[in-house]
Amino acid sequence: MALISLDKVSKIYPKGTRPALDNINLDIERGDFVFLVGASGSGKTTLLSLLLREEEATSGEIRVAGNDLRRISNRQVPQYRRSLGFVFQDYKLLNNKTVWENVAFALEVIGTRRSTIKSLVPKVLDTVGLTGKEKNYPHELSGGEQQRVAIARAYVNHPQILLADEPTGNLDPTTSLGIMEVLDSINRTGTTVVMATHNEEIVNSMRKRVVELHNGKIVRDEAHGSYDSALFFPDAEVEARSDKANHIAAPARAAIEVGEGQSEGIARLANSVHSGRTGRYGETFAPIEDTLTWGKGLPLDEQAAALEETQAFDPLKDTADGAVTSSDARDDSRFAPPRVPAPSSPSDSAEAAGQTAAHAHGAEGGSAAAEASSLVPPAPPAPPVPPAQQSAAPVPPAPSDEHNADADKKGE
Ligand SMILES: Nc1ncnc2c1ncn2[C@@H]1O[C@H](COP(=O)(O)OP(=O)(O)OP(=O)(O)O)[C@@H](O)[C@H]1O
Repeated sequence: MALISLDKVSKIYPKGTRPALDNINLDIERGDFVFLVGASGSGKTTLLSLLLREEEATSGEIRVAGNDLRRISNRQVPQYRRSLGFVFQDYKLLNNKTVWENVAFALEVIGTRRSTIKSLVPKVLDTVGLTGKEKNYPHELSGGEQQRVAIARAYVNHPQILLADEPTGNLDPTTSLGIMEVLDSINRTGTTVVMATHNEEIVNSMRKRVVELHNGKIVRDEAHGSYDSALFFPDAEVEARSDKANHIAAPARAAIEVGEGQSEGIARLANSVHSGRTGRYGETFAPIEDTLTWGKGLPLDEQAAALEETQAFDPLKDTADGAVTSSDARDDSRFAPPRVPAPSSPSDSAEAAGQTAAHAHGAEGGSAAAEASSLVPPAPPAPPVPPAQQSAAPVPPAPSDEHNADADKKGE
């Protein structure tokens, strides 16, 4: 059975003039990487909101990791969300907390022990390339770095599913490439990634599954798809962009025809960014010399070496204050982070552009409590079973030694 399945799902908002989603059928398998594309208003965010159980379907059935979302009570929602991570366009970081505290907070709210937190946080920060930035506050980070914190927070407990709504929406092409490297490497640990995006260049380079929405309906579902925003919406502006989009997509199409491995998508995206074929943003940003450090892709041997390193990791020796218990050591052994290249200082200047946009987009403000309520409490660490062997389990009970908030398990 698919990890995520939607069967004849419709969503009509109270004030909606037409269904935001209209009789959708969609299956997403464990380990998939799916781009949701489509014009503004086509229903991408609504679909993600349904999967998050932020909104409920008006009709139809949605199953996620064995859970029938119609049967999940409001009280059970926080626990359901522990098997999910989510990342937004505007990061939603807690601005009065450091990088370390932002990630740790995601674990604190689900009652994870301090010693486990102390061990997990440095590993996930390493995974997203933020080692050394632990004590920085969000305003002391570039836009790309802020998004890395958000991804670290979403991923710190190795969720089965990562949902991302325009995670590169505020970022320049070079910085977006770094974010895609992180998401791609997370996907290759077995985490299913569903990402809504308008970014044709990313979709056309990565050659992942593409599900295109138009007026709430799925109009296309391709295993190795591309995206041309002009296709369904020919107006003057998108028609003008259309040639450019085709120009970007052509090399990617040619490449996929000869058959390529999973990490080739990142290499193509890097190539596209560094060759200047960076879509409508291309001309604005850093010269190739300044961005070359991003162009290395993510070689599999590097990945394998990182995993070996993780397996050799001894949590009893390797914490700030050394206070890790043997049960923590068990928990930590389940976390096998992928390794991605850290942002280099030359590209920081490019990321700074993203930072400005992020602040303008409302990354600041709001109480910690309000922001916390939108924070995903990550799932307890999953055992490192290969994706094909993992079984879809209904909302798992929180381990009694790890979690102290049981209220949401007690039903209605
Ligand atoms: N809370 C709401 N109440 C009423 N209508 C809504 C609400 N949220 C979304 N809609 C409508 O539902 C439709 C789908 O919106 P949705 O935000 O899912 O689109 P989208 O593809 O994510 O767009 P974008 O790319 O701009 O984020 C739109 O017509 C939108 O106006």
